[in-house]
Amino acid sequence: VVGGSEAQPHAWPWQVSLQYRFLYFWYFHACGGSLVRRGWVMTAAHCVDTTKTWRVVLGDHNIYVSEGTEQAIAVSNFYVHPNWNPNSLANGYDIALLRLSFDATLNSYVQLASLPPFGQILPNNNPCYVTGWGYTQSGGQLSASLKQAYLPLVDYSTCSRSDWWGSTVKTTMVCAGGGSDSACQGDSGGPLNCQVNGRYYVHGVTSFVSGLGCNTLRKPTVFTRVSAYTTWMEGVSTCS
Ligand SMILES: CC(C)c1ccc(NC(=O)[C@@H]2CCCN2C(=O)[C@H](CCCC[NH3+])NC(=O)C(F)(F)F)cc1
Repeated sequence: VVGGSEAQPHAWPWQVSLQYRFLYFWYFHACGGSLVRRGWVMTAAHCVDTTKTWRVVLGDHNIYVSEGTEQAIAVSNFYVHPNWNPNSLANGYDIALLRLSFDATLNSYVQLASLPPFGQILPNNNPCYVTGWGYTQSGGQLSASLKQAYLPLVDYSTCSRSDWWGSTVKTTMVCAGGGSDSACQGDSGGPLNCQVNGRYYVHGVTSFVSGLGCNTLRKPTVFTRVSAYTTWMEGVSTCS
């Protein structure tokens, strides 16, 4: 997250750190994710394009310090959207479900995300926050502590303007920000938390930013629109 501020610890208790194993017993934070069922995590398909040994860490705040609130759970299977094509980020479908090897324990540090109703489209400027441990500057490095940035929603008609994202953005995506704050590498797969009637819903899965820099003007962060995929997710988590 570029800009924004450190999140209050556990203010976003569905946020997960998706990590892969390297050198035996060391794990590295690669992406974010959201706990959607006690045994299921929603993330971006591009996060799991490469076959690795994955685990999710729930209830975390500082990813480099053991605070006693974490639950680390192995990923036992993953279900990438069938239409996802790693070579066509602009086509969308950048969404995947990770099956956990055992159910998370829900408590004040670990809670389920609320998902929007199928097909819901939020209005321009709807208040939203992106959260994650991603780079704090373009070309920078991961944040030790979870960060949040206020990114007002940008409607499709604005986001698809030629001087914004043009035809790169699809209606199955949602844009937010476009100013000095943005997601950045390492925030992929994490939630766009949007306020609707006083409650936060995970309305987006962090997908991409401009290759010219994370917080490029008129290139808002682009998210997979969760409300386009809730039916697919229902099908996977009941049939797998
Ligand atoms: C669709 C096409 C025009 C296009 C649009 C934007 C990009 N952006 C990028 O490639 C920038 C640079 C580093 C990673 N990145 C990204 O946007 C990556 C997704 C890359 C997926 C492919 N490996 N996502 C993120 O960094 C983010 F913001 F989600 F945390 C690349 C291609």
